[in-house]
Amino acid sequence: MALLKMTFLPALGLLLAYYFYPTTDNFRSEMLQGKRVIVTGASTGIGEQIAYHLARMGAHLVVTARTEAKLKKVIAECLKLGAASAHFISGTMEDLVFAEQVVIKAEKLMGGLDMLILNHIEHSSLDYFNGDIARLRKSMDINFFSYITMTSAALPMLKHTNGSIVVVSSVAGKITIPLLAGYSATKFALDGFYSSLRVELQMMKVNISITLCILGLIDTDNAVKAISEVMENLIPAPKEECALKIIEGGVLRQEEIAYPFFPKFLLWNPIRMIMEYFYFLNIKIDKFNRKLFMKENPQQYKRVDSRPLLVP
Ligand SMILES: NC(=O)C1=CN([C@@H]2O[C@H](COP(=O)(O)OP(=O)(O)OC[C@H]3O[C@@H](n4cnc5c(N)ncnc54)[C@H](OP(=O)(O)O)[C@@H]3O)[C@@H](O)[C@H]2O)C=CC1
Ligand SMILES: CC(C)CCC[C@@H](C)[C@H]1CC[C@H]2[C@@H]3C(=O)C=C4C[C@@H](O)CC[C@]4(C)[C@H]3CC[C@]12C
Repeated sequence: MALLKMTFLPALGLLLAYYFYPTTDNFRSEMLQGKRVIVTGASTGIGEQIAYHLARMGAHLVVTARTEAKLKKVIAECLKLGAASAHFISGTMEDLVFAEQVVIKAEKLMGGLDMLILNHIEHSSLDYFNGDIARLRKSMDINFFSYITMTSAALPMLKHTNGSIVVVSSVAGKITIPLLAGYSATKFALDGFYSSLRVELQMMKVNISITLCILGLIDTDNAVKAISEVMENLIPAPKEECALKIIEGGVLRQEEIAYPFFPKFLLWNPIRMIMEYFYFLNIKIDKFNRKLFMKENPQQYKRVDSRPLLVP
């Protein structure tokens, strides 16, 4: 027992202190000066606040969402706040061709890309799953496949700049939340994809960071309206601070961030960490990479428009 007290408890204390110690002290807003950033879902809510923070920090911005009138107001405000440049591209992320076009147009507008902030979601309300598969597919297109499409289109540029991808997710992408089955599925899918892609990039020695943001309830109009009839006693956290934490996480290249405080506990899943580590140990990276180089069919590793993707 005494041994336990002398070794295990201090070790646990140190581990927890390391895990929960705020690292945002290193963040300086100049880090964003002149950086080229795409923000999706920026016409309102958290995305709009992300755009305003980035504007104050002097970044170049391309913002996107469906509602042109709102986006025009957002970029006007961004220019007032000090953005190096600000453009909007309006359209729906249900259309994956549009999703890819946003990245291609942003490249033309800004001449490259340092950070891709994926934040948009289909408007969702709390309800029982009613068997509507077409609706679920639509949610998957907007909340998941458009993210992957934009990521895939942006990878060559981000590789060039050692850039960052920031994926806005939710507590509902880490724990099950009844009445939100479809939404929750799209957010779990993001964790599965981006947490795997992060390791693949490391294996290929590609220096692109991926930050997954686990958010609890935030005081955006749509969120507050959606939960008003179903949940009580939940105090939403402010979207302005939330937006800043998301940017800080991306700039500091953290793998996961949580906001407000309570979802932090969801980031600590030792069994998952240990199992992922052991799986990783079993991959023969050098052998696999050599095989990749010698593949008879290099087409497989190229994008649709045949620009090389990630072959090191
Ligand atoms: N607020 C909260 O409590 C929580 C939010 N989150 C996450 O934070 C992120 C932002 O949430 P929040 O700010 O509340 O969301 P909002 O509903 O306030 O904003 C959603 C944004 O996405 C855009 N959008 C909606 N549909 C489409 C579409 N089909 N194509 C392109 N853009 C679209 C909207 O603009 P427009 O209608 O003009 O297209 C808007 O700009 C999301 O990823 C969400 O999952 C996570 C946990 C909690
Ligand atoms: C331990 C528990 C107290 C945690 C409960 C957390 C619950 C209440 C939090 C965690 C994630 C939150 C949802 C979310 O991620 C995004 C949206 C989309 C928005 O348009 C409408 C609101 C909605 C559904 C949020 C509703 C509230 C949720 C379920």
